[in-house]
Amino acid sequence: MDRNELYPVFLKVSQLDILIVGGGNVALEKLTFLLKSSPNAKVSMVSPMFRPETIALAEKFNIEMHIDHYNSSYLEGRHMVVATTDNVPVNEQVYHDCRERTILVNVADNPPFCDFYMGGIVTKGNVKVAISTNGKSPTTAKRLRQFFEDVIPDNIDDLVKNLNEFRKTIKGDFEEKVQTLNEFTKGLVNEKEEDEN
Ligand SMILES: C[C@@]1(CC(=O)O)c2cc3[nH]c(cc4nc(cc5[nH]c(cc(n2)[C@H]1CCC(=O)O)[C@@](C)(CC(=O)O)[C@@H]5CCC(=O)O)C(CC(=O)O)=C4CCC(=O)O)c(CCC(=O)O)c3CC(=O)O
Ligand SMILES: NC(=O)C1=CN([C@@H]2O[C@H](COP(=O)(O)OP(=O)(O)OC[C@H]3O[C@@H](n4cnc5c(N)ncnc54)[C@H](O)[C@@H]3O)[C@@H](O)[C@H]2O)C=CC1
Repeated sequence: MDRNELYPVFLKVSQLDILIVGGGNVALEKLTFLLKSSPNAKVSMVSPMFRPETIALAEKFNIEMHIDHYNSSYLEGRHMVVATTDNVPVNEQVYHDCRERTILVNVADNPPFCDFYMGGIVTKGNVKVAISTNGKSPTTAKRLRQFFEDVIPDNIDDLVKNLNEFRKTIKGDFEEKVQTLNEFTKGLVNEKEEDEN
């Protein structure tokens, strides 16, 4: 069986500078999910043409729109770039320019030209679950996202908040705290999984 070897991280995108190249349907899709998960994401876009739906969303979230063809000067100060144009050589140029500058890059419809993939995302209060199919089936990622949105209870955040409060009241060194928290929560998982804490 293949194995997904991607390493997920949870980025503070309000503190990072993200550029989206292109302003069409794919740009809109990527921007929609980015802002749905992270409404304060710091994003700029560059494109000679923006679709009306893209403009509407970008304006709502104060996203900077540069009406221009891409050139590498737009990469200055960026941490991450997503290329979504309908011009393959432009997308590939973005990829190479980013690699040269060690900026993380995603060419949305071209997995070999991605340092990272966007995932399916479920958010319930402080809890967030990210889903990847290793780039093999975005539709499956979407369906799994919908499934988990349904089955993860809305009050999962109460558990997180209560345990956070409880954690503050526990005395002792780090190891004792870990032990107390694990003891307190072991009923949440099956007996046979207990060894893994
Ligand atoms: C590799 C990756 C790179 C990246 O974009 O980061 C990628 C690539 C491609 N997407 C394509 C198409 C579609 N993408 C979606 C939807 C989503 N795609 C997302 C992520 C990713 N898409 C990354 C892998 C994630 C993973 O590891 O699983 C999601 C999860 C997150 C997001 O977009 O933010 C979001 C769901 C969000 C949600 O609903 O929760 C749908 C479904 C739909 O719209 O109904 C379709 C149409 C149906 C289909 O083709 O499956 C194509 C084919 C293009 C072509 O046909 O030419 C490629 C290129 C290829 O596969 O070669
Ligand atoms: N729409 C979709 O759901 C899917 C699209 N694709 C592919 O993804 C690509 C993009 O598709 P769409 O977003 O639908 O196209 P689109 O036509 O809606 O958007 C393309 C965008 O790229 C911009 N662009 C073109 N040259 C540029 C440059 N030099 N610098 C900056 N921006 C530039 C255009 O101004 C436009 O905003 C296409 O190659 C398409 O075949 C693949 C799968 C699904």
